[in-house]
Amino acid sequence: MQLDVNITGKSYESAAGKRHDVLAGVTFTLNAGEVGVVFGPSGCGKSTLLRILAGLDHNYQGQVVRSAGVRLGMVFQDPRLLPWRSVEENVRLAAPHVDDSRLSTLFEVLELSAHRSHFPGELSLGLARRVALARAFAVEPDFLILDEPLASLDSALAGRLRDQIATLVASRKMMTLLVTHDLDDAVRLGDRLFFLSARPARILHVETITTPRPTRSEQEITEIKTRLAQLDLANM
Ligand SMILES: Nc1ncnc2c1ncn2[C@@H]1O[C@H](COP(=O)(O)OP(=O)(O)OP(=O)(O)O)[C@@H](O)[C@H]1O
Repeated sequence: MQLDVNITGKSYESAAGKRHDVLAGVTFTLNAGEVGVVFGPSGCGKSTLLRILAGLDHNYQGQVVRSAGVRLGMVFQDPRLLPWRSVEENVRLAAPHVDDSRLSTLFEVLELSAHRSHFPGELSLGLARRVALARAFAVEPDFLILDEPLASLDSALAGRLRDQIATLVASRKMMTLLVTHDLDDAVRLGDRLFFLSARPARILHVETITTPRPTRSEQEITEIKTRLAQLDLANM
């Protein structure tokens, strides 16, 4: 299973007919078992890129090739749960074939067991994000897309959720692509980090981390972050 991305251009047209270039050159491959992280300034086109990779937007120049029959799991910044369905029903509707023990394990890892019968309106943003994650994992995806899953959570909550995501990602051999604004999250969760320029986005730098995620030491994480900060990518 592999994803081959070679996007040479993507633009939107305003109501007045003016062209707005968003992506300029984004080329990379991602293999099963790898976590790719997309890192770039606000508004540079990260969500646009994810929508193209998810197959939700076909209006771009270039090519995106992925193996046939790939099952996609997607978590958006806004959890997008059905408000009139319980937590458990939200997950089961997306994954009707999920078995009970898998569902219980997912709820346990994500600390949702006590919330199975709650409705989305009763949940905090952090809990709702975890339900969206449970829903994405319940479909047993081959390709998981996470659009800033830790945004707007306080740091203790974000840290816990990051660890839960790491546990779930390690439990299945799939391709994962994550967008984040946080270098620490990127270095802890990712295997390959794609640094994008300001809009129209092109890849400025790819950082490959060879040490397996669970065995990365705090020292190595600090060293990588220091080296990346010295590249001065914001001014490239
Ligand atoms: N449907 C659309 N029509 C027109 N312009 C759009 C559309 N969607 C996004 N844009 C514009 O494209 C640019 C990139 O948007 P996008 O949401 O992909 O960036 P982003 O990097 O994900 O932003 P952020 O970091 O703030 O989440 C922005 O200037 C945005 O206003």
